Amino acid sequence: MLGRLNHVAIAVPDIAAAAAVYRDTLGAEVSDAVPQPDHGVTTVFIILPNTKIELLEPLGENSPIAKFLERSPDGGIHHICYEVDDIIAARDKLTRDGARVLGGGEPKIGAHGKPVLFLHPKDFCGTLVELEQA
Ligand SMILES: CC[C@H](C(=O)O)C(=O)SCCNC(=O)CCNC(=O)[C@H](O)C(C)(C)COP(=O)(O)OP(=O)(O)OC[C@H]1O[C@@H](n2cnc3c(N)ncnc32)[C@H](O)[C@@H]1OP(=O)(O)O
Ligand SMILES: [Co+2]
Repeated sequence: MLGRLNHVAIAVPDIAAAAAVYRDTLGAEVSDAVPQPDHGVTTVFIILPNTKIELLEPLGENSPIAKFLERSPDGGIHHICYEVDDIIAARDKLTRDGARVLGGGEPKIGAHGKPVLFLHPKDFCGTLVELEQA
């Protein structure tokens, strides 16, 4: 089922400061900040030779990452995103296997314009997993 590692996401309290650390201190290629109101975050992508880092800052009142940052005020690794060939088939298999698919189970369009789903961290080794249609 799992394809490439699409990105590793880091939740941060200040996305401009985090982007500057990656750009200026680590010398990385950093995208502009993009508000994603449908997901309650603002994103910045750091392009690496073999994958991407996604910086996330809360956006709006009900951001799904707000409580995460209350627990970890400096920020921290938030989720990992794997690509799958068929996100509906993957969802249906995972549901059959008893995994919890978040957000009601219907994919949303993610930061790359592709359908994405999230799987509950308690079912996957304490790690929030995002699936993105390849
Ligand atoms: C623009 C889209 C972009 C893309 O790549 O395309 C994105 O990635 S958008 C990213 C932001 N969106 C999401 O994260 C959506 C899915 N996430 C959620 O629905 C919530 O974050 C949820 C339900 C995973 C956790 O929400 P919350 O922290 O408010 O709930 P709880 O406090 O009840 O947490 C339950 C339980 O899970 C533990 N937890 C929470 N977040 C994480 C995490 N990131 N990694 C690991 N574990 C996590 C939390 O500590 C609780 O554990 P407990 O032992 O019960 O205390
Ligand atoms: Co993501």
